[in-house]
Formats: sequence, C-alpha cells, structure tokens
Amino acid sequence: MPSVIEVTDLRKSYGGRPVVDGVSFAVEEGEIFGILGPNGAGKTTTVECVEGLRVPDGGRIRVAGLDPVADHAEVARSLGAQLQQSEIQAKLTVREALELYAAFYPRPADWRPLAERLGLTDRLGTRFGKLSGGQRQRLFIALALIGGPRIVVLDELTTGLDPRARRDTWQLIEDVRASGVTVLLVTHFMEEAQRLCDRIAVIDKGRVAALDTPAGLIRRSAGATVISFTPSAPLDERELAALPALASVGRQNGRLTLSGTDETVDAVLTLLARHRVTAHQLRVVDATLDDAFLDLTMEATA
Ligand SMILES: Nc1ncnc2c1ncn2[C@@H]1O[C@H](COP(=O)(O)OP(=O)(O)OP(=O)(O)O)[C@@H](O)[C@H]1O
Repeated sequence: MPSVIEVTDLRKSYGGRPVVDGVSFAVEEGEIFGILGPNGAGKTTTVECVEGLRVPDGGRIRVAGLDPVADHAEVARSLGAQLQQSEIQAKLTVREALELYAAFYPRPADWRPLAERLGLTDRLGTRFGKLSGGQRQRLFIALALIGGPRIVVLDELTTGLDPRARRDTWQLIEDVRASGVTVLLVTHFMEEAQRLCDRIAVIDKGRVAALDTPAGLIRRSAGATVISFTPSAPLDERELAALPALASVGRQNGRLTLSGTDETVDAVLTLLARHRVTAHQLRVVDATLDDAFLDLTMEATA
C-alpha cells in the first residue's frame, strides 16, 4: 500500500533547542494514524511541518508525493487541516462558515450533505460564538473536509469535550475514514488513541519512542496484565515464583494478585488445573495503552 505521508528524519529547533529531533514515520492510505505524546513532546510542530505551516530545519516530508513547503498550494488541496478556534469569527453562522471555506477550493465538496452527515443541519443559522463545544468540533471537521481532501489532520480535536460529545466525535472520525480519507490524529487521550488509531507513533522529547498498533504497543509493556483470584487451597510459593514473565505477586486476605503477560496468565491457569485448585472470583485485567504509554515515555526519559 502506498504511503500518503512520509516523514524522514524531521528536525526543528527553536532558539537552538531541538523540539523535533529526527522524527520518521509513514502513514498509509486509508488509515487513522495517531501521534501521541506528553505536553511539549513536539507533536504539533511535527504535524504543522506536514501541513507546510512550519519550515523544517532538516529531514524530508512528502504528502501525496509532494513537498509541503515547495508545493504548498498543491498540498493544501489534498490535505484538510483542522482550524483553530481563533480562525473563525464568532459572528459567522455555520452556513456562512461552510460557504466561505467552500469558496477557497476549486472543487469543494457540497457542504449540504456534509453538514447533514455531521449533524449540523439544524444549526446552519447559528452563529459560531453560540455553538456548544461539540458543535464547534463538528463544524471544524466539516471545514477540514470541505475541500474534498485525501488526508485530514486533526489536532487535539476532542480536548475540552464532555465524554458524550467525545464519543460522538470518535464516531465521526471513523465515518470520515470509512469514506476513504486518511486521518492523521494528534491526541493526548489514550482511550481515544486505543479506540481509533490503526497505528500510533509515540513521540517523546522530539523523538519517536515507539511506533506500532495499539495492541502492539500494549504487548511491549511488560507486567501490565493482572490476574487475581482466591485459591481454594494454598499454592506452592516456588511454583508461583517460577511462572513465566511474572512481574509481581501480591497477597491480601487469601487473595492472590499476579501481574505479568498473557503467558503468565496461561501458566497460572495451567498450574491451577494441575493441582485441581479452584480460582474463586477470578479476574483478568488487560493492560491498556495508558500503561504502555507510561512505560514507553518513562523509558525514553531514563
Ligand atoms: N514558535 C515557537 N517558538 C518557540 N518555541 C516553540 C514554538 N512552537 C513550539 N515551541 C516549543 O516547542 C516544544 C514542542 O511544542 P509542540 O507544540 O510541538 O508540542 P506538543 O507535543 O504539540 O505539545 P502539547 O501537547 O502541549 O500541545 C514546546 O516546548 C514548545 O514550547
């Protein structure tokens, strides 16, 4: 599958301080690619270089085969960027904003079905300043899509939304992808990245700390699958200590809690079966991207 975005050894410094320090990744056509990282990691700088809004100090970027700086006008036609709040006047109505932004493109999408799809039809006469947070975000998505782009860049789209509006926005992003648009998504939210992204680049201190599927990132974080139960009879300490990939063992009021990997869990179940011990109130909790993220960004700090 061809890469629609290629970033190779991207570098950008401010006042001699590198904030993007050799970032490389490639985004495939049709995927939702996440950029995840702590505050100040260099995420926005990276995507703004991809959008051609900042000029890199070094490295190479290609968007649909073009250079975002040298071929800015052409790149702007295939790449839809999410606007910032400050870029829309509070007095503009939803309809006016859609018409205005459609006029910027040679072959804009028809904004009416777009507004319908994004649930904005009954807000067309409402001024931007009077929209709720969720409605504003839906308008931003509509405006990012109005030029009929191949790629859309969404930066912290759901920050500040309540959980319901955030979930609605996730559905919209999935719909956008289903319509064939590639999505580059910058986010702080682990749950959002885990749920939406096909692949994620974890960026920390201007570098790619890891690049994988959400499941792949989680698999890398050792000791984050936890099994707990109350055994019907005591288990042999040495056998427990010898479990594969075991990270920790805890005991409280006759209840055992072991952390490790899926392999540890399988071995615990085999051990229980071999000794015919019943596990009462058995719970297995999967690692989340949160655990993996902390592991990865702490590793990179060390
Ligand atoms: N125009 C600029 N001039 C000087 N420093 C800047 C400029 N833009 C960004 N920085 C600094 O570069 C670093 C990376 O910023 P960037 O916005 O790319 O990070 P981020 O990962 O998107 O962070 P956040 O999640 O907080 O938005 C930060 O320390 C920021 O203060």
